[in-house]
Amino acid sequence: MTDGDARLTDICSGAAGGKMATIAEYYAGKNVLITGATGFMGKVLVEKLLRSCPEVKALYLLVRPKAGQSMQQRVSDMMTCKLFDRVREDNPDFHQKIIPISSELVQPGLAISPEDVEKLSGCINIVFHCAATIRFDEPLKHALQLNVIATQQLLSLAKQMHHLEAFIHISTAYANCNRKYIDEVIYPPPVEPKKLIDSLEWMDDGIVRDITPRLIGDRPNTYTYTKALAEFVVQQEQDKLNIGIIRPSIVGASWQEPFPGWIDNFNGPSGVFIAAGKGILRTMRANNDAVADLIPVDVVINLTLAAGWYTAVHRPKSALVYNCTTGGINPFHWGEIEHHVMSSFKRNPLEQAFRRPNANITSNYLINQYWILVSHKFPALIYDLFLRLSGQKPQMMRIFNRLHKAISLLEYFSSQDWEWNSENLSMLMSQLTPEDRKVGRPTKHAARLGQIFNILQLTYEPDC
Ligand SMILES: CCCCCCCCCCCCCCCCCCCC(=O)SCCNC(=O)CCNC(=O)[C@H](O)C(C)(C)COP(=O)(O)OP(=O)(O)OC[C@H]1O[C@@H](n2cnc3c(N)ncnc32)[C@H](O)[C@@H]1OP(=O)(O)O
Ligand SMILES: NC(=O)C1=CN([C@@H]2O[C@H](COP(=O)(O)OP(=O)(O)OC[C@H]3O[C@@H](n4cnc5c(N)ncnc54)[C@H](OP(=O)(O)O)[C@@H]3O)[C@@H](O)[C@H]2O)C=CC1
Repeated sequence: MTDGDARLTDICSGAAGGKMATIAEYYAGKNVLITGATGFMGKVLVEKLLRSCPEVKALYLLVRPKAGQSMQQRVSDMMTCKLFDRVREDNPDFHQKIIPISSELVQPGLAISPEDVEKLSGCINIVFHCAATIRFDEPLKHALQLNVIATQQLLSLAKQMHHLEAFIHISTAYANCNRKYIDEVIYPPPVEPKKLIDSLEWMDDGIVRDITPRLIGDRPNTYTYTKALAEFVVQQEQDKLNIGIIRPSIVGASWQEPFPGWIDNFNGPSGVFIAAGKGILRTMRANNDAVADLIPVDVVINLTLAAGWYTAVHRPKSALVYNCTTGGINPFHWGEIEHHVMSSFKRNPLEQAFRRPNANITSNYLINQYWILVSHKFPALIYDLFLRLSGQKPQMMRIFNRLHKAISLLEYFSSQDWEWNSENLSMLMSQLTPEDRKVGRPTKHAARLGQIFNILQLTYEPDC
């Protein structure tokens, strides 16, 4: 085990005794409700609770049927994936603690049956709300429905829970990316959510699409806009519920737990790294000197569990926001990332690469356009011509068009940087024992190498 792993693992396992045992002790005997448990962060949360807080009573997961699979089948399949190997080893019967509840979050009442509502109202102690649409190109109506209205409905359900001790909402550090300095406060929303919900209700999709740019204003997409609105609706309930809001920055593969390099998606930088490693991506707009605020999923989940414990035990008077970011503590820059990623791929090439990896970032729009033409579009054209001539279906231009679409949505985040205050996070850390704090914060070297190492050692489980 490395330094970083020791921190919350030990707290949760009670290894260090005294104050440190409180998190695992706190979760012992508790019933936890989780939304988004089939997603990237949700799965890691479920795994960590089962492994490090083995006395937890039960995890109730709000899951919908999908792609012809029932919710039970989806949860059973999820538990067979490699992510759960350590839990399975420790307790082969761990699945008994998992109780799937059928729920479609965009339906009235979250489509939870009256029997299930009654059951949840009577037994849940902590709610972790992870579900969201994280797509940057999501139509506003759907993003509003899932990220805002479903959050409101979940809060209504939470208010009916007789034994609820904490409601933890997962937001994003970029909810307020229209600001350069982001404090651990909930900023006034760009619009009163209720007014927006009422207005969009009668508009057809075409009208909503047309007015979306005006509505989202200086935010880059419907995702960050609706996440900001969601924070506001959560805050409105702070007099009635104990609330914690976690704002992670760019969440990447696991650093240590349950093993390094676990990921189930190619969102954000992971997709960019792989595209560069395969020799497909050769140029992208990014600022060499801007901070790349990456954070491994296991670190986020450890902090989320600690925040759940703190919220329930200390019952802060108002909702506490935790900016879960790394730039202020341990800045890593896109230029450095480019250097490490490219030298790693040169030393350890990926299989079946399109060509030798050689990607560069530039903050200059025209230079980027030039390289797109020369090193993306022209080779794609030649390759597709070759495929055509040899009787095969052309595909390279299609791949590049998709890549360009994805990249164009990401460049906003790689071309500038932000400063986040993380005092509440530090305060949370200060509640841990000095030994844990000393060994717990990832050293600069370890965190950087961890990120790079993980790129090369990814365990990608897309269907888990
Ligand atoms: C030059 C080398 C060194 C590079 C150094 C510099 C790197 C700079 C990277 C900058 C990245 C900055 C990212 C910042 C993000 C911060 C946002 C805040 C964080 C959050 O709060 S939430 C999480 C953020 N959400 C996302 O990341 C989702 C973004 N993705 C989308 O919205 C959609 O996937 C997208 C891009 C609109 C594409 O949609 P669509 O065409 O419908 O396709 P799919 O989603 O089905 O995916 C198709 C295909 O593409 C792959 N994919 C997805 N994302 C990427 C990506 N980022 N790069 C490359 N490829 C990507 C996906 O896996 C699918 O592959 P298949 O093989 O399954 O078809
Ligand atoms: N990933 C990142 O880099 C970051 C994520 N976050 C936040 O963390 C949280 C989790 O993100 P992440 O795990 O990456 O996202 P994923 O896209 O991996 O997971 C989303 C989850 O939400 C569920 N969900 C979506 N729509 C519905 C619906 N209609 N009914 C029921 N469940 C639904 C999905 O279920 P299903 O499997 O059925 O689709 C899935 O479990 C989000 O709130 C996000 O904003 C914040 C910062 C960074």
